[in-house]
Amino acid sequence: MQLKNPALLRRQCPVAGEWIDADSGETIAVTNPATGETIATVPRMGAAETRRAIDAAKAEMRGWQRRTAKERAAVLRRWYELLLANQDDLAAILTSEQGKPLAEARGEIAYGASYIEWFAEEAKRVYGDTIPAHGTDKRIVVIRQPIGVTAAITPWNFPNAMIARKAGPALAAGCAMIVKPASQTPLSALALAALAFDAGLPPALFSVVTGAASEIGSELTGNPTVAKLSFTGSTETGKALLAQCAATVKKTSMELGGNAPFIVFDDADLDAAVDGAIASKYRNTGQTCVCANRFYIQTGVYDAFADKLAIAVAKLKVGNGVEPGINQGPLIDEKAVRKVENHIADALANGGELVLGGRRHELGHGFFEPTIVKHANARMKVAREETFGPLAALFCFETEDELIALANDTEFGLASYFYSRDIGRVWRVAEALEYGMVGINTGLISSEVAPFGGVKQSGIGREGSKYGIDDYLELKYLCIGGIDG
Ligand SMILES: NC(=O)C1=CN([C@@H]2O[C@H](COP(=O)(O)OP(=O)(O)OC[C@H]3O[C@@H](n4cnc5c(N)ncnc54)[C@H](OP(=O)(O)O)[C@@H]3O)[C@@H](O)[C@H]2O)C=CC1
Ligand SMILES: O=C(O)[C@H](O)CS(=O)(=O)O
Repeated sequence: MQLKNPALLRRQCPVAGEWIDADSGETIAVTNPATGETIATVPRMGAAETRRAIDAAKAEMRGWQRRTAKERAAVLRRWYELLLANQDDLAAILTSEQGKPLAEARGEIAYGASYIEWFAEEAKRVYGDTIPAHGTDKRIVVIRQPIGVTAAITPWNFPNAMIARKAGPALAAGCAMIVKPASQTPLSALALAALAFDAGLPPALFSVVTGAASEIGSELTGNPTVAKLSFTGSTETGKALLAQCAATVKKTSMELGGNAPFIVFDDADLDAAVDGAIASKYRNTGQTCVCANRFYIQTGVYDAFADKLAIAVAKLKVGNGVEPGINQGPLIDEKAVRKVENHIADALANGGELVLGGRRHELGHGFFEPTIVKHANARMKVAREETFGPLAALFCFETEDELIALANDTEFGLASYFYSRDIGRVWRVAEALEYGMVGINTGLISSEVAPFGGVKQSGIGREGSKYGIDDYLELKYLCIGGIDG
């Protein structure tokens, strides 16, 4: 990996203001999913290092909160500028450890940086209220204060943006944060921290602890000094972390799994729907929580849509993300490949028809052929489980009412998408879908300006937008008496 700024490739963690090795000296290897090569090692830390990070964060936070909002905003703004100035290096590090094509990695760096930019601005708009009092001798004021020391546990699929989406509002609000990144993709987190400190962020305010997930997680969820946990990852792990937070009644934000329906009505612009399907299904090789997981196509356009989609999917290029023209990188690991194989085998065993792909790519490692299966039905695993890979399963439906029932028949409720040009249908379906986010005539909905999050078992809270900082603030009600004199 050729970096303009080699200092961004870190092998130690910033803990309590110092770059250190694990107390044990143990390390974890970070491998490239496209080649299997070891890129670097990072410390295998545990509870002791995590505890030191929490204690130092609490001490440092007081000084950070004594700064004005504008002073905090200036540091975040500088961090944003440094992220963009180092976009190529950060993307190269990200692609090497996660596998996504460089163009997508560069996009993720810009996306992550946009959250830092956004919350640098929001830092200056943490307003309160005055309320008409319940007595002439009283005045009521509501102020909003930083929640305190916060923790983040983040996934491998967006190893930069998922941290930025949490650290941005936390630091803007005046909080401190300890991050446990995914063990498969820790290098992006370490580079992010290095640039934060170059921007002037006090190092003890933002620790990154790599290593034993359950040990670090137990400390982050059990330590009473930690006021809040923000998690992005599987619903299964999210539920376990929620349970662990209960003992100290921690506030939580949860961005969990999804099972997004992608719906095409017979009045849709089919070419636009195919473009949206490619963007939603095959971004990050299908490894995003908002990827289309079930395609519901109205019967009148089923074959036409399937044919157009097959032509577009056949043009996708599978390969190492550092090579020009590649738009499908490898899946993150063997477990991910097996899950996609399992979903395809199950679909074909339950009446599905393979249109394209269907097997591991000849390049080996985590590479997989982009796949389409027709005649999908509710008996299949893909109807109920998040594939998290490049499989498009095409279901059909007759009526709008039938479609709403099918689309909502899941415990998940993160993203959903539909294509229609009938304004009445657009409103009826948008209001009927039980999801936190609805893409209408588009397959790309993620932006720092909008509230990202889900309902049902897809999560709690929202990230980004004017709502995103609320999760890092507490309301305090001041009742001032004796005013009458
Ligand atoms: N909503 C989303 O954006 C994502 C959804 N997923 C879904 O989850 C599935 C499994 O992916 P996977 O990577 O295993 O996701 P996980 O949810 O297991 O991992 C996400 C993060 O949680 C950490 N973690 C896991 N178990 C614990 C624990 N007991 N205590 C503390 N931290 C823990 C992981 O650490 P470590 O890496 O060290 O194990 C990682 O940092 C995917 O196939 C996909 O369906 C996955 C990623 C993102
Ligand atoms: O967790 C994810 O998959 C991301 O939130 C998806 S997005 O924000 O990049 O769309």
